[in-house]
Amino acid sequence: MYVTHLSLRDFRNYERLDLNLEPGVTLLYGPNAAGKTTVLEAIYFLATTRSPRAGADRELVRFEAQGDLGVPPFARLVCDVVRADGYVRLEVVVQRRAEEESAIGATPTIKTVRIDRKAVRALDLVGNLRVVLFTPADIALVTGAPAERRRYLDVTLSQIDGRYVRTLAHYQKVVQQRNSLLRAWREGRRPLRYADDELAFWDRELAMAGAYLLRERLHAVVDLNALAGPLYCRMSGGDTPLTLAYQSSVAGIDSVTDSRAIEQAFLAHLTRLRDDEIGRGQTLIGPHRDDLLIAVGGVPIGAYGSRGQQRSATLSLKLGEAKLMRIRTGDAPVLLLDDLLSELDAERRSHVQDILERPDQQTIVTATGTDDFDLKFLTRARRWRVESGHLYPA
Ligand SMILES: Nc1ncnc2c1ncn2[C@@H]1O[C@H](COP(=O)(O)OP(=O)(O)OP(=O)(O)O)[C@@H](O)[C@H]1O
Repeated sequence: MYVTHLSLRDFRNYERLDLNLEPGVTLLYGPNAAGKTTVLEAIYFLATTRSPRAGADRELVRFEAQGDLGVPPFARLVCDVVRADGYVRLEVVVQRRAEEESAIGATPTIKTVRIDRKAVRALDLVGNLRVVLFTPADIALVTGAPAERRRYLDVTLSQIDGRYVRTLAHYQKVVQQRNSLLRAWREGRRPLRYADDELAFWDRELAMAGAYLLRERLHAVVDLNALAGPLYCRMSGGDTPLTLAYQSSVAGIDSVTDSRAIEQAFLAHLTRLRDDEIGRGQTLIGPHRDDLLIAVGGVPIGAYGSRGQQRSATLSLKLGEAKLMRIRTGDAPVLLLDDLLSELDAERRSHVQDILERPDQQTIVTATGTDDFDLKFLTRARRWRVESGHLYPA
């Protein structure tokens, strides 16, 4: 799939942008703070309704935005997408609330999502445009906390399969409800004698939704091993592949791939943990507590890898994710690669540019200049110079 047109109004430092895009490689280059990452952020936002970097959606509305005729300021993003199965137009509007409304505790922004001009829930947008984003901050995928690695699996699987997004949202609600019950028992606000009966319902919900998420994650990790491992070799020019191993907090499920068996193991472990969970007032096992071990030659790369190795590993995981999406859906996602070549040595830079050869893959790359790219890459790429919120063909 690929984006043919991106239109922005009052999004970050863009007052207006109307950009035609094509399949193949597009290079956006220009000085710091020009607005290169913002273009990638906009496309990612249209795919997932989330910004990869904003703490809150109100940061996305251009500071100087005026709004229309008494309507509070808003950012509007629209893109046209060509997919293997047809054409789709996606639109998201983020509007600041009037000050009186925010003052009474309403969220500071309202988000409206439309597919082909019809209003839909934010969850329904996910999967219409599939993207894989790589930014310098993504190194946290290998060096950061387990939550980063869970998010990697969740963002990938949510874009592939609508059922995964919905089950994940349900699972997160069940964990919250279950945790508030466990806290009430711990703090003596609820009689303990009914705990087993009351928890039975929540345990079943947790185990059923959790088992589905676990099965999907375990399958994805098997596939990602086969896809990202060799990419790491190609990128590093060596022959030691990258390996991934799913580490579940639920006992006895590592090699089980049948949902029913996972559910049983989950329920059995919850029963054994009953007193501990009440004592700590929280749900101690499940997909929300799991991790992914990322290693090269058996050595965890987060703790022992060099910065360059960690960056190559992150990029291999992202390119592996793109391959997984293409294999599972029959349609290649859009690759968004921010500041692609920084921190890689000359050899790795050249390998990366070779890997991005696929002509049917839409890839949008940002960089501060063109010097680090080889001539073959530059000749193939459509180039835009970015300056202070404007794009100029180069
Ligand atoms: N809500 C906003 N309104 C106006 N400008 C904003 C807003 N949010 C961020 N900016 C500005 O937008 C500019 C573009 O940032 P962006 O991250 O896209 O730059 P970049 O070209 O990727 O830079 P770098 O090379 O440093 O990564 C920055 O100057 C930033 O301060």
